Amino acid sequence: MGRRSKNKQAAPEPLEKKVWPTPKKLGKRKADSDSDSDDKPSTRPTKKIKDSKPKAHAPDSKAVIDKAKAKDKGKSAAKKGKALAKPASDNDSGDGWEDVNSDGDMDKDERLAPFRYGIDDDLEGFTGNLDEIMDDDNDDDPLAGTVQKFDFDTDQEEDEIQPVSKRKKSKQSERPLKIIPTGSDTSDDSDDEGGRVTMANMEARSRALDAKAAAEAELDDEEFQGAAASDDEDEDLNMDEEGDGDADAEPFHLPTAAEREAEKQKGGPDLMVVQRRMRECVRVLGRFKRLAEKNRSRSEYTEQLIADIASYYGYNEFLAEKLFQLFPVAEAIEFFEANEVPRPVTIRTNTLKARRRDLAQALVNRGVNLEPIGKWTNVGLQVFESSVPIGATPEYLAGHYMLQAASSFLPVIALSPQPDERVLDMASAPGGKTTHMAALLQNTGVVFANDTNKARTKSLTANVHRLGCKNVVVCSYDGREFPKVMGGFDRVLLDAPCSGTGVISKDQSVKVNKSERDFTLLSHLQKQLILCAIDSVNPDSKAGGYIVYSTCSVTVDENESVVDYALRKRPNVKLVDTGLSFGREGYTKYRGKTFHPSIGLTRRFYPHVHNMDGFYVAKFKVEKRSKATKVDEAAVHSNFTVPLGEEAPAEKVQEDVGFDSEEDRPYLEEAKRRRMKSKGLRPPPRSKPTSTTV
Ligand SMILES: C[S@@+](CC[C@H](N)C(=O)[O-])C[C@H]1O[C@@H](n2cnc3c(N)ncnc32)[C@H](O)[C@@H]1O
Repeated sequence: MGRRSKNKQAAPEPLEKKVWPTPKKLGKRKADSDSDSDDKPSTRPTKKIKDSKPKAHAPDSKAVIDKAKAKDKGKSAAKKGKALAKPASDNDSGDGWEDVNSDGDMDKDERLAPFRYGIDDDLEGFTGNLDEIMDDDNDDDPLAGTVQKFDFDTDQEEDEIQPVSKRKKSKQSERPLKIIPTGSDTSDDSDDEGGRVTMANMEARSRALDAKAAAEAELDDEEFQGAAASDDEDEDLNMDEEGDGDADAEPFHLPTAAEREAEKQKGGPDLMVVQRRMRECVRVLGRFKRLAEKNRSRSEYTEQLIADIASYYGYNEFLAEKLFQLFPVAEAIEFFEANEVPRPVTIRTNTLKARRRDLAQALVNRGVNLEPIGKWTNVGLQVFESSVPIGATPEYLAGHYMLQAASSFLPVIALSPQPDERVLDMASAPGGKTTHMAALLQNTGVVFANDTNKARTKSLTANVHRLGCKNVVVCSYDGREFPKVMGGFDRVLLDAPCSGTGVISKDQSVKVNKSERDFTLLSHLQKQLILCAIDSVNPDSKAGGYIVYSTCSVTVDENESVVDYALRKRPNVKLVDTGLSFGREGYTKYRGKTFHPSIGLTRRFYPHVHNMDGFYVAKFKVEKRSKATKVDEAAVHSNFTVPLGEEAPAEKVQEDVGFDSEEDRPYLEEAKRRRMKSKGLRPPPRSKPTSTTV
């Protein structure tokens, strides 16, 4: 028995509704995240349908389903008020099916809550270092070879990406979760899940949070514009009277610089001190005028809070600050908390080989506890518990499904490839989205699945074969060369290499291994790739002419900045609606930058809001190019932004996006240096820096 199987999968654990514990309460809690929660769901074994034999592809799913139905007390189905079984001809209408519910007597919260093993064997988020991005020789083929890679016991890819020993242990792991009150706690519970984020309530809940976040973002932006002036303002909408603190506690004193230094000398603060200080800083920042100490500024509280977040959750301070800035104060804590919780395990039905209901039934018969993900996908299943390794079932081996994070469905849904089209997946390994697109094309047309990393194309090829995709051509070019290789695609997906700040729960190493320089380099690479993606599209395509740009990152540098840059550099593209029914609007203003107003059409997804990996999706329509005129370089390179309400500069010339330009030289040199260093070679000295546009 392998490492993970020994730890029997625990009951799904929801993103719990958080409380304001008093210091007393906190003191009583055990320093064990598993023992802190009163409202944690109980562990219950999955009920199996014993009297139906396991089948790879159940021929008479209706009969089996009826048996399941009889066993099922039907609690959750009754709640939903829908028929338990649909006609076989109804191939997953997308409304979720309720016919394969093997644990009807299990509380819905339990079943809908996230799975403990947040494993995505198709880890598409490239969260390694930049050397790997650039290095074709890097032999890290995590999925190649045996199917054991998908076994929870032997998941090499996960181990490679997330070496436990290398992870910086966050203080979070030593203490109970959820000590900070957050926006969601005080938000209206319009869903029926008591405030918990589940796959099922996520859409409704996120809409409510979105409205609130928009209001808060407005205030946040104002704060940035006039931080000093706003010191007296009470800004955080989430803080109410109840949150005014612990009557029986010592008044909170924000440490001075000298006190902080002394604390550092002593080896850092005590865990309880950090917990309380974070809570107090959030509280004070929420009601600054009333609660702040005299002569202390908002930025002092913020600085202390960021330092404490970094040490408490185990981030480097640079990244802690970068992520903190994305949200209003209380919501930022929610985000950091959510990164400590695994996301649900989800699978995508491969419609080339199976129907969702049949697949679900077959897996239920094997002891898998699952349910449709949500209305927005008719191929996704969320796995709550399993007595078998999900990555090694006969159905898996037969290619009936892909282990894939729910967020990874989104860019493909947005791109919406149509039968007979010619599609390019520019950065495709290990092929989660390629195989999804191949299925949407119903094995017609062609998908060119490209990835610069040859080693990773092995796992891509293996997945393409396993899933029975007959319309895929695998190739390995640097995406920035692609327009020179071939063009004329109806649709292009650029699921770009990124920092992985959306998948921290899966890869904790991101917390410490990303520096400012990494974001600069990544953003630059992404900008080059997006232009090449645009240039690979056939603007005359009948139904197509679309590009989807996506990342599993939440930073603005890698998302809105890249999209804004593309809009400026390619006036023949415009953003269109992603067609996704949920997700927060992309930023049109962020920390003093103003992006093109249409960037509001792009979508952001967050772990704490949508209970899925952090993700970003933008969809472009490519029009025909107009006649070349001179490029307004100054405008393009100022800060890649356009003042609100103004159009992007009338830039008509398609700039050469080759990556050997003067602009790119320092980045390429740096990447080469790092690569040589990692191979134990002596890198050449750095050449003098030239001006940068990033
Ligand atoms: C986010 S992952 C792609 C995941 C994939 N779309 C999926 O769904 O399975 C990013 C990929 O970009 C590849 N990559 C990095 N730099 C690239 C480049 N310049 N051109 C093409 N691919 C690149 C990496 O090797 C990595 O496999």
